[in-house]
Amino acid sequence: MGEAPVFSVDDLQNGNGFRCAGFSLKSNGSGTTTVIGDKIYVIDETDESFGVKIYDKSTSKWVIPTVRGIEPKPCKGHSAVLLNGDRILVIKKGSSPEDCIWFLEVDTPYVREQKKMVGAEVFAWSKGVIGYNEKPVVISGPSGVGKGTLISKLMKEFPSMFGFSVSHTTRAPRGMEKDGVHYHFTERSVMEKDIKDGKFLEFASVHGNLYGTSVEAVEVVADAGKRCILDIDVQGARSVRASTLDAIFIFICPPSMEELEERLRARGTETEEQILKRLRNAKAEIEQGKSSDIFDHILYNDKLEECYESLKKLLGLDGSTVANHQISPKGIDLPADYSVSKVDNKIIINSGTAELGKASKNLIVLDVSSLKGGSPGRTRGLQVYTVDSFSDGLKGVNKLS
Ligand SMILES: Nc1ncnc2c1ncn2[C@@H]1O[C@H](COP(=O)(O)OP(=O)(O)OP(=O)(O)O)[C@@H](O)[C@H]1O
Ligand SMILES: Nc1nc2c(ncn2[C@@H]2O[C@H](COP(=O)(O)O)[C@@H](O)[C@H]2O)c(=O)[nH]1
Repeated sequence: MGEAPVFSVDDLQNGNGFRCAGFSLKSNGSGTTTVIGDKIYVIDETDESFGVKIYDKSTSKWVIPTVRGIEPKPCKGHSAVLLNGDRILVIKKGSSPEDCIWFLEVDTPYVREQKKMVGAEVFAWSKGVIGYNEKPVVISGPSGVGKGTLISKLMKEFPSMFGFSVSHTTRAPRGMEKDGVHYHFTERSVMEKDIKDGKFLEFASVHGNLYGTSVEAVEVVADAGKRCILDIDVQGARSVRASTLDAIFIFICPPSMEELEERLRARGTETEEQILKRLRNAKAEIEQGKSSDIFDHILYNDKLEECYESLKKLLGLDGSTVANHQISPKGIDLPADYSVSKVDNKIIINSGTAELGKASKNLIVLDVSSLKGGSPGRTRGLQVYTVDSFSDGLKGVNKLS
């Protein structure tokens, strides 16, 4: 296992006895190769996109894998470092500080599960995020309990802190609901195809309609530098719990079934038949919400203001604790040109003036020892710091690129 250039990417594009469907031939000549067992992962960039293909040494064949996740935007070259044999760290050159670290997952649990489903090679892109500050919040509870009301209050009081994950649904819009704001209102056939194509983090049939959270819905919130809030049913919460999305799970409970019914009727958005269906489903949801190990917290929404205060307290927004999402830096300011080395779980980015054993003020250290999450969604837990010299702990680094 290791990173070894076995042939130049230009050679590959010049033919070398093969042509790969779907792989652009307009490389900008800055590809990398990473060897994992019998497979060579070639990551190449064109002016339009990143491309990945695999050369399988055991069969002497090229494979174009199925892509999951949103791929990084093209840049001016990259470095690739293999981590734990299951993912490749990609450091993009000439990119903005918040967009320069990506992971190409090649053998993570998510990718293995996708390979089984697709029956072919799969890889997944996941963007790297510094620290743990953006843990998403999953809010669940029966229809009419007040999830939307609580979320609206939170977003109104902290508009720059939270972003709402806009779900897809096949149900019809209500009077004031806007497409793309409250939901992405979608045809069932389109949504089913997107689910098949792996675009959804979770989906469920709820009260007779299809609902789902796309990977993109969660990622656009993270891209805006905000903490993501998901309003989803208990089935969806269970799926997210089983996924790599590291979130806080909160179940909102009504004070009684009578009160829930009253709220649903007073809202006046459903027909009688739909209200009865939602109330029937509520019983099972409350049972599961209270008894399952999906949820970290249960809040009773009796008096709205009291429940809202409890929610803020859980999220560290009542002044008793420092809200951790206010602390961490946004990204990494990379030098224009650099080389990359690896020592244990540390990636050292050197602007080129430092030599091993000699003092330098130009080293950025990327600590990947505590990574969490991954595709679908972001890879969190990157730690970044700078050092003034190659300390003893950093001696003996292997230069990679
Ligand atoms: N604590 C409360 N006391 C009284 N009424 C409330 C309370 N919380 C919310 N409501 C009202 O109950 C109704 C349902 O609330 P809301 O739409 O927020 O529920 P929801 O859980 O988001 O429902 P759904 O899952 O169907 O979207 C609304 O009319 C809202 O104003
Ligand atoms: N599993 C998911 N459930 C979702 C999603 N978006 C909303 N919901 C849940 O559906 C019901 C009904 O919502 P309504 O807007 O029709 O009243 C409610 O419990 C929501 O939490 C989703 O993406 N996935």
